[in-house]
Amino acid sequence: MALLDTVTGTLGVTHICAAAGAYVAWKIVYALYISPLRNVPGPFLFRISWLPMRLLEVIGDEPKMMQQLYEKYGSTFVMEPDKVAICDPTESASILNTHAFRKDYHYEKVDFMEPNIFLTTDPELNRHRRRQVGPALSLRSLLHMEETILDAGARQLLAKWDCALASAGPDGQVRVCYYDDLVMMAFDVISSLSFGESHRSLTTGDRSIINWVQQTIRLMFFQMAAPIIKHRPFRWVIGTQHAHVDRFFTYAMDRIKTRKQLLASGAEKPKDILQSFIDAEDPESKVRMTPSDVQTEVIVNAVAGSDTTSLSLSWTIHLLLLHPQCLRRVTDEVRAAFAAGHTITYEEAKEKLPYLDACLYESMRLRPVAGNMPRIIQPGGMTSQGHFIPGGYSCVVSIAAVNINKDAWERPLAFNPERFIANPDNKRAVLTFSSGVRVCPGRFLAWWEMTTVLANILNAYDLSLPEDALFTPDRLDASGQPVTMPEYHGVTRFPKYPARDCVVLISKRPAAKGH
Ligand code: HEM
Repeated sequence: MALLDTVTGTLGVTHICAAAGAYVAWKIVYALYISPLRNVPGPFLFRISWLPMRLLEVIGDEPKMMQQLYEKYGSTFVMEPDKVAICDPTESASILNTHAFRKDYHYEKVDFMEPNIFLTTDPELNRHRRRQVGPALSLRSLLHMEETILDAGARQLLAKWDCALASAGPDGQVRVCYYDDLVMMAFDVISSLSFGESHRSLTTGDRSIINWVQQTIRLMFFQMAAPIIKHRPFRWVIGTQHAHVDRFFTYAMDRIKTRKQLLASGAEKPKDILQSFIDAEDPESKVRMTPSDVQTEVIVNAVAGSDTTSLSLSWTIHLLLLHPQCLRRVTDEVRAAFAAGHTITYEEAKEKLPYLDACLYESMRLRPVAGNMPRIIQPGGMTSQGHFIPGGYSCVVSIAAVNINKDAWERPLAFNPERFIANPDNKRAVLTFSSGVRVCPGRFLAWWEMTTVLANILNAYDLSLPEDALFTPDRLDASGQPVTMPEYHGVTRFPKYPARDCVVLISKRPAAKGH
């Protein structure tokens, strides 16, 4: 306060206001007449300050706002004084297809992890790491892990819901919060594979490691958004997160040591991601990962591969409940193909359930759980929708906006899985897992898990909305589509009130309809 008094006393409030006014005036003049982005459409306030965008991020409204801005300003618009949003599918692909558009430097602000596949902005390290970890996450490799995926995933979930149904009343129905159960289940799958021991948080209710994962995500994004908190005197703000993260890293390293001891005792090599990462070798350089590389990458897996998968499934169930004709059709498809009590595997589902696949694609198109993908414009710049954007400026590819681009999709806001049956090529236009050189390497595992879980749920249970549900098929928005539950976009896009809006009534599949 004393310093402030001295400064205001010496300069006078008038001088300070005049300086602030001149600064704002300069920002406005620059944005409107000098900036290379002056002719790119976009909201006035976004041109002169990065604050409105940060505010939207804090409010958690980013994906919806990106869609609205796309609808108002078109496929390219200014979102910060030196940043544009790209929503055109072809331009997005040309950005994502090359390492020349590097990942934004914010990712490098994270200091508690070694450089890794996700955070690195260095194309060479990313290529090298993808060559090492890619094979472990391929479809061929997952085939050997199917039992683990089914045990921790679909089978565990069904066992829990069957147990709940054992205490059902005369109507044979119980209420479950599918969001909660899917969060724990997806965490159990990725952890069982990545840490090499059976995780059953869904059954035991033990959330300790989930908590570590969530604190790691939080710390990562705090450090990216506000790097100043890494330094004194702000470090206390993230003290608790650090304690959790330290325990998580110690746990991961312990799991690697335990695995080495197990193999030294002559045991057969387990078939999981942990072992594949320990054995992984870059085919070009023949370099293998060190124990601390493996420790970091299995942690990245848990961070990138749990909430993303469970949220995508939660959105799919929500959208199916709001479109009962689609729910009926997909349930009929599953039950026509499989007998009650059969555990549906991934290969079986891929062969016999095209409509279920289409429902997953459609929900991931409309509710992509990852948001903007930030990149730096390549040296030499690029032309977007006729506007030149200089090299070194920032851009984001907005997954939410590309997925509803009017040039690519007919009736883009409608939930219509049929579009993928009529034209399977449409699947390639869904950007939810990104595309190009940094496309999600975990997408096969995510598909494996989502497909088997959804197929087995629909085979075992009838699903319906409870009477007190706020969001129902007949509550429509201005475009004639059912209003979806409120959401919040933090790192991923999750339901704002899951305990209220992600509740479903389940009952056993009627015996008469079984085989
Ligand atoms: C439905 C589930 C998932 C969705 C929607 C999703 C989406 C994405 C997206 C959009 C990216 C690109 C981010 C960017 O470039 O800025 C990405 C990257 C990544 N994902 Fe996924 N993901 C999912 C599941 C998984 C799973 C299960 C794993 C792990 C097994 C995983 C591991 C990764 C990794 C390591 C990267 C970084 C790749 C790189 O930068 O080269 N993801 N994911």
